[in-house]
Amino acid sequence: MSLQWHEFASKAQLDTALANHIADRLKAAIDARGAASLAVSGGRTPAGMFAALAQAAIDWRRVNITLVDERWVQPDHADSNERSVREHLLQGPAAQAHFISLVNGAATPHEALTAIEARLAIFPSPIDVLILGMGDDGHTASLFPNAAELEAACASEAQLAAVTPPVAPHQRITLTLPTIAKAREVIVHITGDSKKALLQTALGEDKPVPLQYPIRRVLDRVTTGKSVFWTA
Ligand SMILES: O=C(O)[C@H](O)[C@@H](O)[C@H](O)[C@H](O)COP(=O)(O)O
Repeated sequence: MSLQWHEFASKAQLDTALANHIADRLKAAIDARGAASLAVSGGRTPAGMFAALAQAAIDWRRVNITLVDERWVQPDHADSNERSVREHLLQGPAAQAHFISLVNGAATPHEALTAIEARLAIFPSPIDVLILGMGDDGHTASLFPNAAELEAACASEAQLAAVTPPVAPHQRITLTLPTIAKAREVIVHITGDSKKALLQTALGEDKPVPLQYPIRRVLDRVTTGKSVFWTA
């Protein structure tokens, strides 16, 4: 299935439109299967969309939420993706959703993989809606270019992998590329002209460089619904 681009005149319009799209998909999943699953990314981009989505009038008690990836910090840390989800998404009506954390008290994500995989065993699969961000180096989730664990995380049939980014802070735990690619719908949520240009470069059909960009490797493997929601 081809990649659909959705462009918006402002961040507010993007956040509202993406929140409404996600809510519609979660409601459809609940209607069809009695439950829905959503995996979201961290970083700075999604906070406004989270706040809009949190107000959606759906049966949040039937919605399961987890993260696509997490920094290996405790949930009260300023860099925690879980903290951002709790502060912006698990509020209002969405506070009734079931959130599965990707962190525990282990010293490293490598040590925690088995325990966190066990938590995800109850998470409805395939994931109904999976939201990806993208970094300025073309990373997505915690699939970072030149990370020692990148190839393993792109090939592993396990749900999770531990990654130490070459330059970004914190060790990471991340959904593996095959797990991401199995989602019923993958949405890339990015803003800014530079990220649009980078994504277009990464998706360039005839360039030898695309495979340097994990975002390209992920989108090449997604055979279900895939789209980009973007504003300048
Ligand atoms: O833990 C993370 O950092 C994210 O999951 C990561 O993949 C993020 O989506 C990109 O780095 C974009 O981050 P910004 O939205 O802050 O640009």
